[in-house]
Amino acid sequence: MKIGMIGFGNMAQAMLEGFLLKELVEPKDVFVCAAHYDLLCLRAQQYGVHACNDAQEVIDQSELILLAIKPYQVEALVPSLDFQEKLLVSVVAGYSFEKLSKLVSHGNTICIIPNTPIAIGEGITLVEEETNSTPEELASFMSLFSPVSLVQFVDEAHMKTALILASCAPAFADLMIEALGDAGVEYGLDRKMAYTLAAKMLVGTGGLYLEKGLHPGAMKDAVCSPKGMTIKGVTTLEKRGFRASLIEAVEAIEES
Ligand SMILES: NC(=O)C1=CN([C@@H]2O[C@H](COP(=O)(O)OP(=O)(O)OC[C@H]3O[C@@H](n4cnc5c(N)ncnc54)[C@H](OP(=O)(O)O)[C@@H]3O)[C@@H](O)[C@H]2O)C=CC1
Ligand SMILES: O=C(O)[C@@H]1CCC=N1
Repeated sequence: MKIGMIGFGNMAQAMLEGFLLKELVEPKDVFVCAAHYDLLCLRAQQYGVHACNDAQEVIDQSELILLAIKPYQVEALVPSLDFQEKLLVSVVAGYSFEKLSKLVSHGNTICIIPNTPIAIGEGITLVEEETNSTPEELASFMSLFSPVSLVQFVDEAHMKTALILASCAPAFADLMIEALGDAGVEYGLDRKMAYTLAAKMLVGTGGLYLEKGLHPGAMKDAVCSPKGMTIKGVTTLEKRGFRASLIEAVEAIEES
């Protein structure tokens, strides 16, 4: 399948890396564009994909088009494009199907929110339930995204909350890796080793939940021995409002 990417920044490159890793597309079948052509050519060369002059050229060359520009760029660009009855898959946060499809000429639309771990085939892709795509188009979409991510259909009313947990919270997890890493370095661990330990701990803890389905509180209790080491850290985090901070972070985005 020939795929196009309008916008070739962080999210587009993360998706492309996942597709290439799982051999879902070949570089020669990928067409990309961005605002700054010279920089785009350098990035495109790194992946072996085609750099196009503009978004319309991307559509001309592709069968399925991914829209990966910033939300504030949508209104100026999308209404000027002819999608030629091809499928548009938007990753733009804040643009529901109802809002985006009004701007799309001659093409069906699926609104999704992926997250950056899609680059290693471990992503989450939230898909808004409302779409005008045909069953064939939906099947093409699934063939691309299900090998690289957990595909979760969500109604429009819950898209924002789901995207905070799936797509914003990787940044929260990164803060945790960085902070644990700093603490490890403070006590003499090599920095790279400290980051690796923290990152693998997060992966394994998440995997344990997904595999066993235990309550997170029960998993925490299983680590805390009576009068042991871990409970000292847990009670310190409780006094500092660790859980409340995470809840407030979600609320801050939800209410923005
Ligand atoms: N980052 C993430 O984790 C996630 C992001 N998203 C969504 O993905 C979208 C992109 O975000 P992200 O990749 O982080 O942002 P970036 O800033 O990294 O990428 C935006 C891209 O859009 C390009 N661009 C700007 N104007 C145009 C134009 N007129 N025509 C073609 N390309 C253009 C930019 O070009 P140039 O580089 O030359 O400036 C850049 O390549 C956003 O809408 C965001 O909501 C969704 C889920 C997660
Ligand atoms: O921060 C953002 O706006 C984008 C959307 C989800 C993750 N990154």
